[in-house]
Amino acid sequence: MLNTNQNCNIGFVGLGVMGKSLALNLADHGYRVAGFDLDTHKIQDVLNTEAAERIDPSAEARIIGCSDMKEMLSHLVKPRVIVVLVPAGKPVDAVCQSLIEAGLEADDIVVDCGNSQWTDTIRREAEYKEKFKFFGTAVSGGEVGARFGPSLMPGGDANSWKYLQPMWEAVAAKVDKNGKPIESNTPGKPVTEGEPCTAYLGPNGAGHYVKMVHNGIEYADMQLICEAYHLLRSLLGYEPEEIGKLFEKWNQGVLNSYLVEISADILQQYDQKTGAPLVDMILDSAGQKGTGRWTSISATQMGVPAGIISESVYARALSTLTGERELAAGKLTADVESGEIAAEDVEKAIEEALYCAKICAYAQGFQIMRAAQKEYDWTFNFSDIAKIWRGGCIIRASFLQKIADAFDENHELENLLLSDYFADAMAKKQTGLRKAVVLAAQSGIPTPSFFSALAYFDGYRSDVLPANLLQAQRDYFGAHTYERVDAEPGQKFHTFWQEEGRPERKA
Ligand SMILES: NC(=O)C1=CN([C@@H]2O[C@H](COP(=O)(O)OP(=O)(O)OC[C@H]3O[C@@H](n4cnc5c(N)ncnc54)[C@H](OP(=O)(O)O)[C@@H]3O)[C@@H](O)[C@H]2O)C=CC1
Ligand SMILES: O=C(CO)[C@H](O)[C@H](O)COP(=O)(O)O
Repeated sequence: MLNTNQNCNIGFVGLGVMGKSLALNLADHGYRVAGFDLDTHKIQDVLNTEAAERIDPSAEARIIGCSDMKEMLSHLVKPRVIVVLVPAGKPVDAVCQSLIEAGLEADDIVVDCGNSQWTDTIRREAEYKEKFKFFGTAVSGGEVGARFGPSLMPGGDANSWKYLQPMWEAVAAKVDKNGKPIESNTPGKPVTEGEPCTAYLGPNGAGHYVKMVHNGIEYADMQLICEAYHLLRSLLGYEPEEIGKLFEKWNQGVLNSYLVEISADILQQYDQKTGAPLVDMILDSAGQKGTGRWTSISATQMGVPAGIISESVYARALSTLTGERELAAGKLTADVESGEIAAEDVEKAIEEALYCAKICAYAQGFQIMRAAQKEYDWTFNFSDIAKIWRGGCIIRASFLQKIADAFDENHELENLLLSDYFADAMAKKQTGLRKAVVLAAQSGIPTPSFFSALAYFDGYRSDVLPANLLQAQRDYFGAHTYERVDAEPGQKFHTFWQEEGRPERKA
């Protein structure tokens, strides 16, 4: 451990997967870091990596390891900036308390870079107001993203943002003028040109909210790719490697994205122990840490239809019922239709289905944020949000540039599906989604997110829905009233269903 002197630009609490990577990223951009972790091995690990990666071994260390928070604070220039990258929830509050005890001051800025729930960020900003400035910055991109350029989603007090902005813009992922990521995964050689994938998103919980929705979309994107894989495997009998190669081809077109790219790679990997495709050796029971579920809950609370995201959360939940599913597989049969289907047609249908369903999932994600800005008094720039997701994050995809263009053309766009570009895409490709859903239904292959995407598309484009009958049902059993198509909007009516002649009166 080094002697104290105030020559570090930024402190880190938590040097695990994300903390270590982001600290090294900052060091590559010329910032000196003082770091602390409860686990001393993690501190030593980041110091060893920094030393090994340092271009000039005789130069001063760019990261300093500290034995406690007090020592860490003593190394930092004022106002001090401390990044917290510990598990979300109670550990974040524990770190905040320890920092106060260690001597944090009112001007100091604590940046929570974890996947915290946005309501916690709002609460913490208010709770610690007198003690220090609590600022949220959600990070996406996993370990590699944090190391070489993540997407950063900052939200909090605007003055703190001015102070943090140069640092965040330096370490964030960069894209070129066409929105394509500029990547360099070489330690010591960071990308310095291009547009940074970060933008101030608003006060208090705005950054963490946007990251939560990013993850909700991530859940949907991943589930849709898995359903495409399942269909190709079950309908056409393709082996994982073959599907991986097909995904590689799809990745050259409109589906170009990080998630399709890694899925292609994963499917071509063989297990070193058994020689079987690795994917076949992995238990089909999906984990989740909560962000997708929070997105679905938030959408439901605000009354936003986000079925694809919710179905993706449920699909993970259903997958964990391993024992029950085995039991059911032996008892419940599917009355399926089989027939000759041309492989080429099926491939085309599934590719189109994936594209259409993906458009619908992103439309739902942006709808959720549209509702949230009203609910929490934020003012989102949806084009900026699409732009900062073009590089660095897990859902990075070529078509985010098209989303940014759509919102640039019309800042008030109510739904992505209404933009000319995406309306046209849905018009041209929806046949594939319809075919894929029919094939899945006929063959008994579960594709909940494809089904949900089609239902959303058809529901959204319907000027008449059976909600009239539903309103009548509500009025029948609960006198909940209804509006009439031939009366002023807002006027409520009730039919006295139990009375003779069933008179209708204004409520
Ligand atoms: N991994 C990923 O791909 C991504 C993670 N995130 C989010 O980033 C955050 C950090 O995740 P990740 O880096 O993966 O987690 P890790 O578990 O790898 O690292 C967290 C580190 O924080 C340490 N820690 C916990 N409590 C304290 C404390 N009170 N004081 C000091 N150190 C502490 C832990 O030590 P110990 O192990 O001893 O408890 C651990 O070393 C989480 O909110 C996560 O959801 C966000 C995007 C992507
Ligand atoms: O935030 C992330 C990526 O953007 C994390 O990887 C997160 O853990 C993913 O969520 P889950 O673990 O629920 O799949």
